[in-house]
Amino acid sequence: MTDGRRLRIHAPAKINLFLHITGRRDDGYHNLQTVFQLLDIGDSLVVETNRSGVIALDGPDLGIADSDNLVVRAAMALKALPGTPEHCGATIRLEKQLPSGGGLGGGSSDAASTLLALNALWGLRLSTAALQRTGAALGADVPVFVLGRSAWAEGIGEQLTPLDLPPAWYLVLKPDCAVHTGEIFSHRQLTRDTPPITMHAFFAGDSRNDCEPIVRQLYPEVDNALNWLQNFGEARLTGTGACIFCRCGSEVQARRIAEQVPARWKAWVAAGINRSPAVKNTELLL
Ligand SMILES: C[C@](O)(CO)[C@H](O)COP(=O)(O)OP(=O)(O)OC[C@H]1O[C@@H](n2ccc(N)nc2=O)[C@H](O)[C@@H]1O
Ligand SMILES: Nc1ncnc2c1ncn2[C@@H]1O[C@H](COP(=O)(O)OP(=O)(O)OP(=O)(O)O)[C@@H](O)[C@H]1O
Repeated sequence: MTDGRRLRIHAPAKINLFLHITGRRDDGYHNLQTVFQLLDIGDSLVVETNRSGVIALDGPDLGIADSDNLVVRAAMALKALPGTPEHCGATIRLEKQLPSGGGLGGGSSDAASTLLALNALWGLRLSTAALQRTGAALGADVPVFVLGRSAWAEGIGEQLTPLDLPPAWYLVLKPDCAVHTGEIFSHRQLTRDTPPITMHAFFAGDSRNDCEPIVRQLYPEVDNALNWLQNFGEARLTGTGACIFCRCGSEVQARRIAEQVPARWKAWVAAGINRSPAVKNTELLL
């Protein structure tokens, strides 16, 4: 390992184009079907290695201890693997654009980018599958960001089939609230028995987000935002929210909607991407 190697790496957002919950496992996690669409908006990390073995985080206050930040947890998870030399350390600057608890997978993407960057900078030579296994222990959405492809997903989100989705523009909107994923998945009235569908049925338009009725009920702000965005197209929740999105015919149309978004809500105009810039950022180092 070389001392003081530095890499800027992106951490893209995702939206769930649909989310069906098909069952509940014995460990409480839910089996689901979803399509992860990666977006060209996201966080950014600057990772600089050291040989003192220390992991340090430089980033905005997310209201959690540094040791709970998924960036630090990802680095520590790599350090805990048997092949990682003791002296491997890093300072990671986190530049957040994505909201926490937004359903855009920001924390999970930060974690995946950390795994990808440190695997390359520390010269660990771990396979994508090994990084995905380490990532899955940090969050159900981490493996897709390690893969770095838009994908069809099953299981708890870790059984991935890469997809090349057609070009698309989205208006993504964040209502003025944060949704707690665990609260939605543990709700008594959550639909947990949606019959599995085929990819063909999804592309034919036969899908929804099973979390949406519960989130609308518990978070009136999300309900209001969905009703507002519905005026412009098919508005849908991503993950367990709070963010919602609507597919637009063009970038111009998305920007027109963005201009009309009430000030209390944050909005992004985003293009769908099929490959993560994070993977490209590390490729030159491997
Ligand atoms: C809803 C999605 O955003 C869809 O992309 C993800 O499945 C959630 O992924 P995540 O935020 O990385 O979620 P995790 O941090 O792994 O899990 C948070 C909590 O959600 C519940 N959870 C999550 C994923 C899943 N397939 N089944 C669950 O029941 C569990 O109670 C878990 O304790
Ligand atoms: N680097 C990070 N960025 C954002 N949240 C983080 C980070 N590290 C830890 N967290 C914690 O993780 C939780 C959810 O983060 P995340 O941004 O992945 O949620 P999300 O956008 O709802 O994603 P998902 O779609 O995976 O549910 C929050 O409670 C937050 O405090």
